[in-house]
Amino acid sequence: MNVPVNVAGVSLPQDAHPARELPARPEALRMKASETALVVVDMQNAYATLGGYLDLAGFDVSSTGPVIAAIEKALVAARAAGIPVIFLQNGWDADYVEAGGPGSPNWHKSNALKTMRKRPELQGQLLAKGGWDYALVDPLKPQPGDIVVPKTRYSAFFNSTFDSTLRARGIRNLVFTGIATNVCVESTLRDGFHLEYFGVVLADATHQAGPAFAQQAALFNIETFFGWVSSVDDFCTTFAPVGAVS
Ligand SMILES: C/C(=C/NC(N)=O)C(=O)O
Repeated sequence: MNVPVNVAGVSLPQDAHPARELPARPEALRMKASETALVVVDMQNAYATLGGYLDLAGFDVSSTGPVIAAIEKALVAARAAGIPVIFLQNGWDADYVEAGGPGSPNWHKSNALKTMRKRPELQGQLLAKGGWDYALVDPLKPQPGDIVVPKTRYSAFFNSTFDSTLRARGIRNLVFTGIATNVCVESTLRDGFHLEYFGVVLADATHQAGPAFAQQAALFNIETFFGWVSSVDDFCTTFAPVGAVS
């Protein structure tokens, strides 16, 4: 990207980042750290912890532990490489105004809202801002310099600051981790594709909502039509400081 060196008398940092080649399917992708963000999608208790929304709605979250560990590893590598980290956080105000009423498809399709209608004792608990379910999981708390973008629908590009946050920083490449591969990760990556972002999923740092075939199908779709699929190890190696021994 061509960043102006001087705007209105203010010097802007010149891009000293060399392009790196990230091994990926269907082919390796050249990208610069300065044009790349690590996106952590909805790593909230709702999606990754027993007793959270997905678990209460009947989805299997028993194997999300390795995904959390993989994301922690990617975060260390991204921060060391100067790659901005963006946490997405999904949910609504405590009165669910942002969720939409019966006039919104979200009211009909959200399994969180449906679960609360079926079990009124849960009303106000699932994905409500300020609550435990909405909170990011403890091992993945944002650090100073990280960016948190709240969102109210599956795709982070709708009614949020996500796109302007990326454009203001000259970000062109989105490296995705998080839950769920087949819902919010894929929705956001697809919308990003249409907005000219290059989307890469680190497959071992993602988890599906639903059966294992949902993960495979999402990765197939992404690899074949919308983006690229890589791994945490390849991401860490690609962006390791030059000269570092892995
Ligand atoms: C099913 C679901 C997925 N969310 C996500 N973060 O992928 C939901 O929010 O209902």
